[in-house]
Formats: sequence, C-alpha cells, structure tokens
Amino acid sequence: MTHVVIKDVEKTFYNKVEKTSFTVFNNINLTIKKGEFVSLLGPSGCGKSTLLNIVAGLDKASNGVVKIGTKEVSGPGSDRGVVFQEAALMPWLTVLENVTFGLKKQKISKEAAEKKALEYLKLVHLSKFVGSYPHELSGGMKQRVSIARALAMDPEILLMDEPFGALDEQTRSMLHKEVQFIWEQTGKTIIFVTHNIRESVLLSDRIVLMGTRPGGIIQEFPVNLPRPRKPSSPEFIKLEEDIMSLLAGEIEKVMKEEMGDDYNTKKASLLYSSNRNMGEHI
Ligand SMILES: Nc1ncnc2c1ncn2[C@@H]1O[C@H](COP(=O)(O)OP(=O)(O)OP(=O)(O)O)[C@@H](O)[C@H]1O
Repeated sequence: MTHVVIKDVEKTFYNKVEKTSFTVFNNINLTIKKGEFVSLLGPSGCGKSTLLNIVAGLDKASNGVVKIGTKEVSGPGSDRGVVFQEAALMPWLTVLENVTFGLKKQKISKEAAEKKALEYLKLVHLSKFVGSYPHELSGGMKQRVSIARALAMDPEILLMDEPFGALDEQTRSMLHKEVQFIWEQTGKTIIFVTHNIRESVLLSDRIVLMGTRPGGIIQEFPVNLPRPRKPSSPEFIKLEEDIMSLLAGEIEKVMKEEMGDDYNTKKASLLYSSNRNMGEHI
C-alpha cells in the first residue's frame, strides 16, 4: 500500500539580500510503501535534509506535492515523527518527562501519558534511566530517548535525519540493531537520511541515491539481502561497491567545488574509501 508520494518536488532557496536563487533539486519523484524502510543517500549538500524537511512539513517545496496517503502535506503533523542528528532534549526534564512532554498536547491523562512513555522507553532499553537527566546520559542514550519521544506520539512515519551521525562507531552499531528491532516491532514506515553507504545497505529495503549539481535522484537500489545483514558477506560488499562506484564522480564534484585549489585526488580517495562515507564534513 502506498504511503508517501513525492511528486515533481523542487526546492529553490532565494537570497533576498543578494537577489540570487539556488535550486537544490527539481523533479524529485518517489513513492514509498507502508512499512517500507527507505534510505536517502548522497553526498553532502545534495538536499537529503531539505527533502526530509519537506516531507516533515518543516519546509515548503517550491514546486510539486508530497502526500501522506491521500492527504497533501501542508505543515508538520502527528502522522510524522522526526529524529534529528542532535537529540535536543530539554535538560531540565528527566528522561520520562522529556518523552511525556510531547504527549501533553494529546488529550490523555498524565497516567496514560506516562504509561505510553514507559512502554517506548522500554522498547529502546532505557527503563532503568527514566529518572535520569540528559546530562547523565551518553550520546547514544540521548538519541534513544529522542527515538522513544518520537515513537510515543505514535506517528505512522518516522523521519530520521542522520540520527547516528554524531555517534562513535560502537554506539552507532548498537543503535543499528535497535532501530531494526523497533522497525520490526512497530511496522513503521521509515525514511532515513544518511551519507554512510554501509549504514544504508545494513538497514534499508531500498536505497535512493541522490546526486548534486544539479540535485536529484540518480538511481534507486532495492536491497534484497536477508536480515540480519552481514557487512562481510560478498553480496553486501558488492552492493556497497556498486553504489560507491556510481557516486565516486559525485563526491569528486562536491570536493572539487568546496576545496577549490586544495583538492587532491589521491588524498580524496584515501579519505573516502575506508569507511564509505560520502563526503561527510567536507
Ligand atoms: N535555509 C537555507 N537557505 C539557503 N540554502 C540552504 C538552506 N538550507 C539548505 N540550503 C542549501 O541547500 C543545499 C542542500 O542542503 P541539505 O542540508 O539539504 O543537504 P544534505 O544532503 O542534507 O547535506 P548534509 O549531508 O551535509 O547534511 C546545500 O547547498 C545548502 O547549503
């Protein structure tokens, strides 16, 4: 069943002071099924976050429409929960209070809100930390609170914008397992932004590769590997390499543009072949 339809979407930013405009992408067409896990993958600046923000209703498309079911997106809504790279928890509230905070707008009793929050905190394995404050938690734990907070609102769709981008490798790997578990348990539709090829192959049903200058969808890759996936398996490595080779030119384009005279092909290939990150922090 179709869940999200992105039709002919374009985004152009206007700079009113300099009277210039910049089109991030145009003609984005994408259909996502109910319960599907889709990754938006691409080099820095290709517009992954912009597209996710348009689906979230936090930003407006310059042209085209986004529909959730039959309803056109015109702003944020409770049918979509967003998880950002930074957890953005309220430091003066406990873990439990942070999760129940968003539920206050829903017309449910305090007890029911707490029951719901506890249920999702259990799902992300934080039952022991309900009374802790954000500064007492690790980065990975904070991100799990923010996932629980989004899930407690019971959105149909979870929009995740590089949720593990700021975490160390071990924590990231643990959260990959958690997010797969959550997805299997809840059956949510997930749109997941990343520039990490391995992460996208590990998690998604389908990878939507985006390129830049001009921005758009380059290719879609269905990932038909059985779960749990093994990054060491030949099929996994083959898919990573197929994606990487397709995008090598894209990354080079971005790096050349951003580094100008400092660009060095040898250095670039060393930087990006080891972890298959596509132009992070350049
Ligand atoms: N509010 C804004 N005004 C002007 N330009 C913007 C605005 N937001 C984003 N951009 C530009 O749009 C382009 C796409 O940005 P976006 O953050 O969506 O890319 P991304 O693919 O998510 O990158 P990254 O992986 O680095 O987060 C960039 O060139 C960025 O500078």
